[in-house]
Amino acid sequence: AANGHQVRVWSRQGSQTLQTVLEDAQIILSAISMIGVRDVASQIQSFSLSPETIFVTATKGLDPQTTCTPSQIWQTVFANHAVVVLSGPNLSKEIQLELPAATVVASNIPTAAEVVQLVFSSHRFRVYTNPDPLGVELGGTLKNVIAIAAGVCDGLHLGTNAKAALVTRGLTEMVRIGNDWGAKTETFYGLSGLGDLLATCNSPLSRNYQVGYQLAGGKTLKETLANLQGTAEGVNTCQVLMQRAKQQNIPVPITEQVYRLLQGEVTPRQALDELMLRDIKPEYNY
Ligand SMILES: NC(=O)C1=CN([C@@H]2O[C@H](COP(=O)(O)OP(=O)(O)OC[C@H]3O[C@@H](n4cnc5c(N)ncnc54)[C@H](OP(=O)(O)O)[C@@H]3O)[C@@H](O)[C@H]2O)C=CC1
Ligand SMILES: O=C(CO)COP(=O)(O)O
Repeated sequence: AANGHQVRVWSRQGSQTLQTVLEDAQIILSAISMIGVRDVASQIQSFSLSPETIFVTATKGLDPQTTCTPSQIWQTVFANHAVVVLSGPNLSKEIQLELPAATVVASNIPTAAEVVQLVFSSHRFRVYTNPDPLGVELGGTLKNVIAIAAGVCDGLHLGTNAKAALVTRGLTEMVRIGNDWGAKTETFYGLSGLGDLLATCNSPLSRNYQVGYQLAGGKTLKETLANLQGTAEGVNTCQVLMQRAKQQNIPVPITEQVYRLLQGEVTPRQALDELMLRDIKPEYNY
């Protein structure tokens, strides 16, 4: 809107129908939480859209049934449309305050990513393009699980060394999973990977971080989620990730401990001990 574009917003709480809001839209940006993506995509499927309409997805989650990413869902439903992933260290409360931020837009159709870059770039929002949509999307999604662990780390007052170790090894885990999925390693070292990891692992504005922090303070998951403003996608992502890591035989020790903590199988302290007492090994298997 700040760039002079006409912007219409839809939510199921609003009075306008989805079809009215999307009429003649050149770009459709979805920031629906993961749980609603498939439903909303299939509603839109029955509307007549221009073949030029570009879909942009900002959702950071994984489909529990299929393990698909949100952009894979949009692309399956709208096979002939360009789909662009928008992801980065973009805590919405800060963006609302017009604090400076950067993000990444990625698509298999580079010209579509460039259109979206132009439309969303402003003096307060710096938008980079990237040719690896899967890596960009997985960066934003996988970091949510590590952000839960970072919240636990801070909630237990484990110190700066512990946090640095956790985030760094968390990134290694994200790269491992991402590579197996087909994403590029370097994408995870960019804004949508390391960038978003740093933002969410260090900010109480992150709902995923809040989940970990409150669990460390002795709250149950149920209590934590009941008090949370908005969605903590990492809770569901963690389950999907564990499933996939087991299937593919990928070692994900931090994700595994977050999973066990969310299931109530371990306390935060037990999860910490499990991580610290693992077999010693080289940092990388070159
Ligand atoms: N908040 C942030 O800083 C950022 C969030 N994201 C990602 O964006 C997504 C949304 O986050 P956020 O806005 O914070 O989450 P919220 O929980 O605040 O909002 C989620 C939105 O999704 C809507 N929704 C959920 N299910 C459905 C459905 N079946 N049909 C229609 N609408 C539905 C909700 O509608 P209703 O209000 O009617 O329930 C609500 O408007 C998440 O994947 C998140 O990871 C990405 C970057 C930054
Ligand atoms: O992804 C985010 C910022 O980039 C928002 O993080 P949370 O979903 O944990 O609040």
